[in-house]
Amino acid sequence: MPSLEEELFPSTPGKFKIDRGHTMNRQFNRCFASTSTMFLWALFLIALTASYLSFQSFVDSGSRYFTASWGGIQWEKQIRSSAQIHRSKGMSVLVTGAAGFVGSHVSLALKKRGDGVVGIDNFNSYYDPSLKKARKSLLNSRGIFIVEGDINDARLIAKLFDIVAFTHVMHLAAQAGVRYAMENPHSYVHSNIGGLVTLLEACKTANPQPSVVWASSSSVYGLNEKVPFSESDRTDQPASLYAATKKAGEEITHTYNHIYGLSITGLRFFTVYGPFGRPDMAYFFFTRNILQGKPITIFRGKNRVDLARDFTYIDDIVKGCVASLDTSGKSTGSGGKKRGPAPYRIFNLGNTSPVTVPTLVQILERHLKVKAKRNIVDMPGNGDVPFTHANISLAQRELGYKPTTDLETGLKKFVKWYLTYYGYNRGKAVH
Ligand SMILES: O=C(O)[C@H]1O[C@H](OP(=O)(O)OP(=O)(O)OC[C@H]2O[C@@H](n3ccc(=O)[nH]c3=O)[C@H](O)[C@@H]2O)[C@H](O)[C@@H](O)[C@H]1O
Repeated sequence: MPSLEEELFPSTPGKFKIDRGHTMNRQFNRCFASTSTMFLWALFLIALTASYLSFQSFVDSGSRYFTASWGGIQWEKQIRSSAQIHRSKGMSVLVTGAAGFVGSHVSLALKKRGDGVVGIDNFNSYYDPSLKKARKSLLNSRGIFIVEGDINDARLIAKLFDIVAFTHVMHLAAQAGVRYAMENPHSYVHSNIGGLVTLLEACKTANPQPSVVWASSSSVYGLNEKVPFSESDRTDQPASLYAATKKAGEEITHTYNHIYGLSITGLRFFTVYGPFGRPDMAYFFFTRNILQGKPITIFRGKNRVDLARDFTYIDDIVKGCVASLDTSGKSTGSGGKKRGPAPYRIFNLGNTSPVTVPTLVQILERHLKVKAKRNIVDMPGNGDVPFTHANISLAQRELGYKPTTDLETGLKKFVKWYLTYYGYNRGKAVH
């Protein structure tokens, strides 16, 4: 006689038979057994539904986090219009970090000469977002649309590539700042590594693939002492986590070039400054403090040697970025495979004439006509390097890059902008 278990769960499907000639007891057992089975199934279904619903709400809240303000017909229309090319052989460029310092300037330059530009920026609060909003307004007034979103949002990036067949990506979104990396290390990994990979995944998948130009950093030279810094010098001794994530970016982009045929150009920027700059940088907050009569802290290196930077003016950097886009060469992949080798380039974009930090302060004092209150301290172990100095011969040769603005001239333009932007020219007192 088959066991109850065998009867309920026959080994051969379709062989389950209802036997009407069994006793009441047997019927009761069966009835009880089938009720409890149904109960178990009901429980299982309820649990399945509950977990599906909670997963859905997780997905929804995740996409809400990323997609607060994207989507819709109107939104897509704005993107298409912003991406429109108005010159022959022009390009359509996705600029990440478009509300940032370098991103906003590069976007304006591209738009001005007739290229299509779509920006993306997450408007985070690493520094005053109102400055980013002001840059955004400026770009909007020139017909450039900035998508509010994060480069870590793969769905959003994929959507942008669905809407526009970007020929180029100018990737400038990043967690910047050398010293802040000690306060918030994960933000560097999130943006400079996670965000970069998400973006490259989208670029690799896009058909046609865009050419990618992106911002590395002079900080990758780290503790390198050979001057001036050449692209072939050591970059395996980073002094900060910021530098380490930028160096990682160079390695990561190399793999995408190698495997998927993405055309990649990495630009090592040397301490970029100028109008609409970053308030977390020394020249910017020195200016603010000097005007407000507050002291500034000047770091000094070992053996009382002044720190020096190859400060590079924004307009020169913009020319280097645009020339990199123009000469980038095509990506060669499609469908996740490369068809042949694609360009992989790295360039220094510096000024080739380092200036010490005390000299920077003197120039600011002259332009502001206000004396700084100096507080000189030994350089703390915070990721800083003693000096930077770019060898730009490679960029000169390949990009025609030739910086033309010295620090004196560039800071004059910055101070003029600063005084206007923050209302000092409208009667705000200069101490
Ligand atoms: O080329 C880069 O790749 C990097 O450039 C920039 O880093 P840095 O060259 O370190 O610029 P910045 O902070 O302005 O300090 C300038 C000088 O002032 C000194 N400094 C700084 C602060 C202070 O309170 N006192 C001081 O003396 C300080 O010791 C230093 O000597 C970008 O911020 C960075 O995002 C990255 O792009």
